[in-house]
Amino acid sequence: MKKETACLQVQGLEKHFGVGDQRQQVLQDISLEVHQGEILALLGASGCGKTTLLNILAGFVSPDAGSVYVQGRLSTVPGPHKAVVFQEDALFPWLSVMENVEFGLKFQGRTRKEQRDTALKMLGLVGLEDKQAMLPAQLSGGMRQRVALARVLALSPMLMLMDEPFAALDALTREEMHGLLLSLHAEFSQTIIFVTHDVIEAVTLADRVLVMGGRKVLSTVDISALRPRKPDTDQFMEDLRILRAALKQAYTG
Ligand SMILES: Nc1ncnc2c1ncn2[C@@H]1O[C@H](COP(=O)(O)OP(=O)(O)OP(=O)(O)O)[C@@H](O)[C@H]1O
Repeated sequence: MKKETACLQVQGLEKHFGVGDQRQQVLQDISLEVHQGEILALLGASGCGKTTLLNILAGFVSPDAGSVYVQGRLSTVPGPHKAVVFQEDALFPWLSVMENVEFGLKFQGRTRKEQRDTALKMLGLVGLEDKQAMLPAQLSGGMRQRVALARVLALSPMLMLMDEPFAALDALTREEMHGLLLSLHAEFSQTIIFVTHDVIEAVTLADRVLVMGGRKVLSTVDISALRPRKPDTDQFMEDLRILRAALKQAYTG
């Protein structure tokens, strides 16, 4: 079997917030390894530190102790190799769809033609070529999240960090976005780490789920259902059952 390369290695992360009596430990001794092309879900009760962990991986928040390595190199600040997709799309409202996708490419020093060609290709992949001249406010929530995906993918990041990326969408649009994300992943094989509260979303998308609770990673569940995954198959139901049991354990301690 081919040895998988680690895209991300995390060693001994610790994080506190607040001072004095208000000081609170949010993450304790978090270590993990994510392989190139792997899709990893972070699941756990509200307030257990998922977003804080994602923000540390992104370089938005500094840990009190521990290290993050991306492809073997210490990674402490944000950069184009690790892109972030938020729950709310965070597009620039005054720029057109096309300009939003081109935006990051300018800072990569790409020529005008390269910016336009790459943005057009990405908008085509997310099915929004015909909306390129529109402003974000003229799009639905699902469309805006597609633009956000196109904008991130245009930068060819090796690591995509997503904080409840589809939570604000209705159930049908969320399902469509799952299909879109998986087809983009089949094309680009990025490493993806996403936060979710939705066990079905975790089983649909992830290769592996980290169940967090009490500041720590409490358990890891490998999702074994074959892709493309169908919710009505025995293996999907079994993965769901195992994950729900691990989550229940995390809630009840
Ligand atoms: N900047 C901050 N300053 C102080 N406390 C913070 C800060 N960010 C997060 N916290 C606290 O850290 C804890 C973990 O928050 P975090 O947002 O990481 O949890 P979460 O698991 O992502 O929660 P949710 O599922 O509700 O989004 C919470 O108690 C939160 O109040």
